[in-house]
Amino acid sequence: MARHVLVVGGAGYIGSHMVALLAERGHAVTVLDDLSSGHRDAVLAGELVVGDLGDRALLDALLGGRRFDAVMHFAARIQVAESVAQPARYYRNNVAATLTLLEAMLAHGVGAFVFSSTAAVYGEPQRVPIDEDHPKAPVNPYGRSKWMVEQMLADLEAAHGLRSVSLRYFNAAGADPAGRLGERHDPETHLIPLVLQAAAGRREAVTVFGTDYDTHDGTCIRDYVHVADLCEAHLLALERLWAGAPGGAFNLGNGNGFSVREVIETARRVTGRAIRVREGPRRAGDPARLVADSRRAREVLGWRPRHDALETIVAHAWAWESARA
Ligand SMILES: NC(=O)c1ccc[n+]([C@@H]2O[C@H](COP(=O)([O-])OP(=O)(O)OC[C@H]3O[C@@H](n4cnc5c(N)ncnc54)[C@H](O)[C@@H]3O)[C@@H](O)[C@H]2O)c1
Ligand SMILES: O=c1ccn([C@@H]2O[C@H](COP(=O)(O)OP(=O)(O)O[C@H]3O[C@H](CO)[C@H](O)[C@H](O)[C@H]3O)[C@@H](O)[C@H]2O)c(=O)[nH]1
Repeated sequence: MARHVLVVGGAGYIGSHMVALLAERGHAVTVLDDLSSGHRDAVLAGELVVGDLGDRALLDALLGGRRFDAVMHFAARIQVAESVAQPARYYRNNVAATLTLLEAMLAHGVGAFVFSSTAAVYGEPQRVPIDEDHPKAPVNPYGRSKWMVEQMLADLEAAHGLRSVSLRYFNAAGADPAGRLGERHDPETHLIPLVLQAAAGRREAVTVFGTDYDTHDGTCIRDYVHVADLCEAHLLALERLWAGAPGGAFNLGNGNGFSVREVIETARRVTGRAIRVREGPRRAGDPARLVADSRRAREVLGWRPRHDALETIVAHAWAWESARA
């Protein structure tokens, strides 16, 4: 059945892929985005309302003016280092503004919420792969802001019946398999786009942050998950909420860890280009190894990632990156 979904942060990297998928599946979409890091031309479907999700009057006008069946919330500040330098910005945008959105949803009777959470809620892992019951001990304001929202959501569900799913992404990567959308952060901090920009000649080299980790090749290991697979998980989460089933938190990752050097090697193979590498010091706050145990998402949501090969993730990101040159 076609529904109407409000996608907050729908002009950003992951949100824009979600908007396209919702429209493809026949849902009506409205996007709320202040374009602080998103792009107007990334919104391929629905209406774009430009504004701040912390603006209660705007939310009242939006939610009072039409009926929404769910809200998907992608909007956030997302850089760990910036969150350490400017924590108030993270608590204001990621926590306080999100609370304003949730209060507006309660006031207007919108009862289903899908939240973009992160592996950063776990902090330095005590065991790998990481399951959802792993202790939550975020080590920076970015991770703390996301964990605070998850805790607020549990309280709002218990008190008011606002039902939600929190999806804890590991490393979102890749691009729309049809080539319409991709990752366009400015500044870019994520490994795969940086490596591909070096391959495209738009960057002189890529720096490996730390070569002395306790891993097989000394570099950090991450679980890269395709943005299209993340979006499919969001749809499954929505369907679960609409079916009246309980919400909860789910890890989203492939369960395969790749080192920074392996990512660079894969990019060399996929692009056929030389990629210059510099070896640099560790980046503060990077755990050696983050790999997801996503069995809960598979078993409860029925999630089946389709693009789990690193080659495919890098190839789709390269198709996007090289078309921008
Ligand atoms: N990219 C990753 O690897 C990753 C990993 C884990 C979790 N996440 C989470 O996924 C979500 C999306 O990440 P992304 O990489 O697409 O980020 P992004 O920066 O590309 O997108 C965020 C969007 O939100 C908008 N926005 C920010 N603050 C806003 C506000 N106050 N009001 C309205 N719009 C606002 C921005 O303009 C942007 O379009 C974030 O919540 C992020 O924390 C991302
Ligand atoms: O120029 C670079 C950029 C990154 N890296 C390394 O590559 C790996 C991946 O780094 P990213 O910055 O691409 O991603 P993170 O693992 O740091 O961060 C991701 O996971 C976090 C949760 O831990 C947050 O959710 C964040 O938003 C999300 O992008 C890390 O080991 C990092 O040290 C480099 O060596 N050189």
